[in-house]
Amino acid sequence: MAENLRVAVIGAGRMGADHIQRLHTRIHGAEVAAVIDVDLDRANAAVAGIPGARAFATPAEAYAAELDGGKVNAVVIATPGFLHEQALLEALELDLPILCEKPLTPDAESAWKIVEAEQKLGRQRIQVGFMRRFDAEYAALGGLVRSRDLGELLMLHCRHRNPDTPPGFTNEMLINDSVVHEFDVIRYLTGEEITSVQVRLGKASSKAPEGQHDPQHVLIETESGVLADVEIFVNAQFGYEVATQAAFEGGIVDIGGDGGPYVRRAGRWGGEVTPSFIERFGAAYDVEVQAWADAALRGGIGGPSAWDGYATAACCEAGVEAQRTGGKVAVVLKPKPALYAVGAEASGSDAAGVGAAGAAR
Ligand SMILES: NC(=O)c1ccc[n+]([C@@H]2O[C@H](COP(=O)([O-])OP(=O)(O)OC[C@H]3O[C@@H](n4cnc5c(N)ncnc54)[C@H](O)[C@@H]3O)[C@@H](O)[C@H]2O)c1
Ligand SMILES: O[C@H]1[C@H](O)[C@@H](O)[C@H](O)[C@@H](O)[C@H]1O
Repeated sequence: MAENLRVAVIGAGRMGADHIQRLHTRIHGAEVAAVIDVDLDRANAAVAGIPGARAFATPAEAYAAELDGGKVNAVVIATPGFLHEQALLEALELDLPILCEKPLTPDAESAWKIVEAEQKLGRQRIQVGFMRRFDAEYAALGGLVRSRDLGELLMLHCRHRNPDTPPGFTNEMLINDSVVHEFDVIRYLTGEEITSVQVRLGKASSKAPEGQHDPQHVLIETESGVLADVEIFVNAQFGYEVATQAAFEGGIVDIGGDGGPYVRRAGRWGGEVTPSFIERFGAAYDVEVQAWADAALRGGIGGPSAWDGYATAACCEAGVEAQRTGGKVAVVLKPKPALYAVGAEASGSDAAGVGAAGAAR
């Protein structure tokens, strides 16, 4: 691999623009060479101020172009999830290292096509953007689970609250776009696959846009019987919150609660609510993207793999069916291909996770 990654970022929206700035200002060993967006004005705005970076309307044009320092040699995919399949297949065809924002794809069948294409290549090229594995608090909780200092992990209570949803956010996306993070982090924390998903629709908020039933209560079970419940509430108005309480045989651990300065002022006390994922997970995205760049320069991946993307896509598919039926839906995975038996060189900030080298229990 070359000295530096010359990265093409596909999609310059909320997440893509954030990754472009991160790659440009904070990530070592990588530079933004191209930005691709169907909205060419948006791509042009994203490359402004980045010397040598060029804007394109399609990945094919960017891959063909002779840029400063040579052709594009790595890709970050930050388009909406339903568009990932095609972008992944094109980048795999060119054998490029890929950081693909979550979800890998929204359903098991399309995710399996990606796993098959990567197998044909014979090496892992895809890292999926499950950034919570790189969050210091989730990593610490993962360490506690594996150390067994508090005995066995028994239950997880997860809160996932967003202030509101962008236009086009469907009812299925509460599962595919949001709870997909819990599917991944539960696999990461327990080192186990998820075996079933159930979704209960209770009283709905009047603040939810037409077509969305919000909030929803998701019940998840793992191989050894760890139970997790998730409140997914994506129009919660007040701000952004991702928090988990873990119940162990010998203690209770909370992560993701309110932090920051506690201020008393003008007869009131309190702190600030995190406004969005950018502030809550900014540090985790930095660690995630640096891990990807470092590993890509060595010819590998530095985090969750295409297998993790497939396994979570299967959970999403079960979750969407469970939204419809209200019943408990089993998650059935195809056998794990040998390519993923060793796993990524690190599957999170402390190299733990399902299929991580030597770290899963
Ligand atoms: N890890 C996280 O916490 C996190 C946070 C936000 C978003 N995401 C993920 O990032 C991805 C993008 O989400 P977003 O919120 O930035 O979306 P967005 O709608 O803000 O941006 C998407 C961009 O893709 C562009 N686009 C659409 N079709 C395209 C095409 N065919 N080719 C090139 N560009 C195209 C759009 O013009 C837009 O600029 C999604 O997969 C989402 O789930 C992850
Ligand atoms: O795309 C976003 C992002 O993944 C956030 O981390 C999550 O909290 C939101 O629910 C989701 O819509």
